[in-house]
Amino acid sequence: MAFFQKIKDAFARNKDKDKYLSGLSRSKKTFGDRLRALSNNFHGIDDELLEEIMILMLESDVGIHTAQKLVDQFEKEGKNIKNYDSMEDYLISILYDFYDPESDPQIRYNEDGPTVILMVGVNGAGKTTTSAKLIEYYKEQGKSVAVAAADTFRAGAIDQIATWAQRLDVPCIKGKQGQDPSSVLVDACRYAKENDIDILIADTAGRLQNKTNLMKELSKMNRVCEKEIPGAPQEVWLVLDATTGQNGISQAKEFLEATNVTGIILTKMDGTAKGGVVMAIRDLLHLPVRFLGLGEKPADLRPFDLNAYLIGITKGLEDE
Ligand SMILES: Nc1nc2c(ncn2[C@@H]2O[C@H](COP(=O)(O)OP(=O)(O)OP(=O)(O)O)[C@@H](O)[C@H]2O)c(=O)[nH]1
Repeated sequence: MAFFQKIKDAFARNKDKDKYLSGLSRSKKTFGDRLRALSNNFHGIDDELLEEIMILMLESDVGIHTAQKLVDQFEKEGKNIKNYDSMEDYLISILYDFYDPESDPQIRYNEDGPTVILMVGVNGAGKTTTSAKLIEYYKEQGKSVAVAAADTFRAGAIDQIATWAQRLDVPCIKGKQGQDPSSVLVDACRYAKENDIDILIADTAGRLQNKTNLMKELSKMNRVCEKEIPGAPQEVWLVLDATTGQNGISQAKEFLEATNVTGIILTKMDGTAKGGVVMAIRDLLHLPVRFLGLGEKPADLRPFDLNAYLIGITKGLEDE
């Protein structure tokens, strides 16, 4: 069976089909539609085609380093491919194998108490909105959720997350602007233990200007969480704005130096043609993409599904 058919069958079971496809439509225009245009003049995998594919990847923000690896792989095994459809199918399989979803660890949930998820990322990446989306996501799953307003640095951040918490009807543990965020976290962890909270989402400050301070602050947050709840934070998710493409990768590297990030959430995927950044994240950061932000509303977050993503950026489900 053709590779695309396989991932399409897997995708058919995804209840978020429409959301994924519409959210990735810009990325599809840059990558999939332009790839398809190559079918008009296809005569095998030659230098001209390799160059076109390289350009497509660069324009989708795969990044030069990762794009080169993918094109090399594609060239190595694809010599005997003589028709366009097989070439397209083969390229999608290369992207799939490169991401290799089976190698992702499962999200760590605490079996014996609250699971603490620390949200990190620069200001404006969509951290607060994503925290709200996660509240909605876990509530939908029947979990009890609370949020810690641990961004005590940015004016307005506490109110912003508190407003979301109120709207989504979950408790928000907050301090005052300028307060040590770790003390807010301690209060939030205690609250979570005492009130049988399943998921505690901690919205932290997004400072990058001073890496030493960031490191200190994040390691303190990690320490106090662990002291209150063994193994916490179970997850540290770095929120990256997909529209920033390769710049997001440099930002991410700084956060990775400062703390033990366990996964990436890519926001604003609906607003960008730079969907290829997923491949760069995998290649350069070696981290799982956990969720995609596909809109501004609390319901617009989806767990990352490689099949859905590849279909979304390449062919969509045109024949349906
Ligand atoms: N289209 C779209 N917009 C998004 C998405 N995620 C966030 N946004 C928007 O991006 C803007 C910034 O989001 P915030 O959540 O305020 O950013 P932030 O990272 O929390 O900022 P700080 O609190 O300063 O760290 C807001 O206008 C959000 O509505 C998304 O997935 N899609």
